[in-house]
Amino acid sequence: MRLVVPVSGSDPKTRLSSVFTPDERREFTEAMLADVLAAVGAAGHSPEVVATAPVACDAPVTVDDRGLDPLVNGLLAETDGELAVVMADLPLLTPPTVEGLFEPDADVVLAPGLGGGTNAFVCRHPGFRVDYHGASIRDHRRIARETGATVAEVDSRRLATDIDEPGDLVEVMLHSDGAAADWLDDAGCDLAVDNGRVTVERA
Ligand SMILES: Nc1nc2c(ncn2[C@@H]2O[C@H](COP(=O)(O)OP(=O)(O)OP(=O)(O)O)[C@@H](O)[C@H]2O)c(=O)[nH]1
Ligand SMILES: C[C@H](OP(=O)(O)O)C(=O)O
Repeated sequence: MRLVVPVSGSDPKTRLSSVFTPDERREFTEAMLADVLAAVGAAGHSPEVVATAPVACDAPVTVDDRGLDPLVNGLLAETDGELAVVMADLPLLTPPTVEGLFEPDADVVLAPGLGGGTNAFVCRHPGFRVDYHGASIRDHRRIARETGATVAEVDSRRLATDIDEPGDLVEVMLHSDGAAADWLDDAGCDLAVDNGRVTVERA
């Protein structure tokens, strides 16, 4: 079984530009990646990182500047047997959450992200291909069914919580104590309540 974590290394997390500088977005990306690799490793897997630019992490890194679709479709085409792809922006992951991704006995196991994305998948069928962005979970269900694959979905809040926008930072501070949470703490971020809603404010 092969498990790949794709990472946008050069200008990541642009949707966090209103709160973090470009260097901070790279640092925060590496912190989230560390949390993902720790969970995946503790679940017994040996992850490979494929990044658009060099990233510092505790796993082998291949630099590959292809966009997400050509990259992952290339991996699907070249990998014999099972391939798992787990995104790098899932700092709430825990080892049992990762194990849950491998439990369903289906050709394609999809982990939906909040807002319509696909945060992880396991593929055990030679015909499956990806089409990320937009409501990709819907596209991936359709593509998997069209190839004749059996499909299962993982119902996990931790797998579903990808950190894309400033409002998502609350989830890291509330539900994680890993590298990303530490990084936010060091950056002066703190929880606040605004109009009854929990938010993250920066000192
Ligand atoms: N290797 C590789 N990884 C990518 C690429 N685009 C996105 N990723 C990774 O795929 C996952 C989901 O992508 P996004 O949520 O769009 O992350 P992002 O591109 O850093 O963020 P935005 O700039 O805000 O869209 C994250 O782990 C990214 O690091 C790419 O072109 N190549
Ligand atoms: C790559 C993309 O990520 P999102 O923009 O949903 O975070 C997707 O999962 O289709």
